[in-house]
Amino acid sequence: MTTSAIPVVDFGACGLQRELERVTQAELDHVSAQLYEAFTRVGFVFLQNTGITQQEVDDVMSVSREFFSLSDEQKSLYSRGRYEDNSNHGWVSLQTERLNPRRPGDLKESFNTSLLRPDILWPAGGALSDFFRLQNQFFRRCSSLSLRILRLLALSLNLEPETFVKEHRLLGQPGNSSTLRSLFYPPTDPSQAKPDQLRCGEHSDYGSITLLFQKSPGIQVRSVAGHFLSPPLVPGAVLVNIADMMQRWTSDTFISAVHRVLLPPPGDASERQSLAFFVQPDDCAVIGCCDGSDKYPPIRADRYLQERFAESYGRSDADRK
Ligand SMILES: O=C(O)CCC(=O)C(=O)O
Ligand SMILES: [Fe+2]
Repeated sequence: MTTSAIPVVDFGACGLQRELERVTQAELDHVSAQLYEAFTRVGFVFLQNTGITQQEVDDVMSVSREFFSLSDEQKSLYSRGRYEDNSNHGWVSLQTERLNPRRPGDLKESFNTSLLRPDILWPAGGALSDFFRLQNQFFRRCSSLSLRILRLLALSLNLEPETFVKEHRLLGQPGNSSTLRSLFYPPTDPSQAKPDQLRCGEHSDYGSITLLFQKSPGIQVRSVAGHFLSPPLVPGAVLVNIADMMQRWTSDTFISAVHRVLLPPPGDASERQSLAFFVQPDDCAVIGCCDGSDKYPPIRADRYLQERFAESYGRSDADRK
């Protein structure tokens, strides 16, 4: 089944509601073949019946929304860059990140959960009392689903099933920089925006794979032919995409597609929320090409990630316009 060229795959046989040991080889083969098809043609797929429920998504979105409604002064207590063991953890204010460095800062703010340590400062109290618990729980659910997907990706390429999973051993622990990011796009009047400014500039993701949960449609995905597709909302589905390190790892077999979020049309005063789970290989993993070719030189995952962050958090001429 296809939704404006983004395939929709029933993941039920391999979903978290079933124990992996119970999944038959035929089921694994069937699902992995569909992932292969999607990731070699588009780079994105909608997965249905993953075991992650709408209630889980709604709970994380609503506690995140409470956080975003705090004043900037209150939110700045949690700013990104406060922790030496993970520079990506924390709040990112409006227009700070530029996912397309040639555009002004994105009209979005976000909270990155990259550290799961209970001993650091977390939003707490009142409507935020469950913030840490919900982020932590959802991070772990996304991790479990991601590991299943990574195993299926290896199978789909006829590789040893642990090929990708074994470079994500530290997922959710120090030494792995995977991040659960809550995104908030406030109501925006396009006539007040800077020239060329978007809610989220054109980019491809940096790590291995990304899971995206949206409450309303909005993301646009660039096809291999070069035009942007506007996938509708597929209720209950998780939108999964290949990111840049996975494209390198598979010698360009899997596509890391460029995507973006446009400004709302004039007169549309709605806000947008989404949750992105960015899966990264362990910091010390060295990513070569899994087919044994030398199409790309091996890179250490943490170094690659730092280079990409430097591009999207630096200043550009576009910001001074
Ligand atoms: O909010 C969205 O739908 C897209 C966000 C995104 O692509 C990103 O943060 O990398
Ligand atoms: Fe993205």
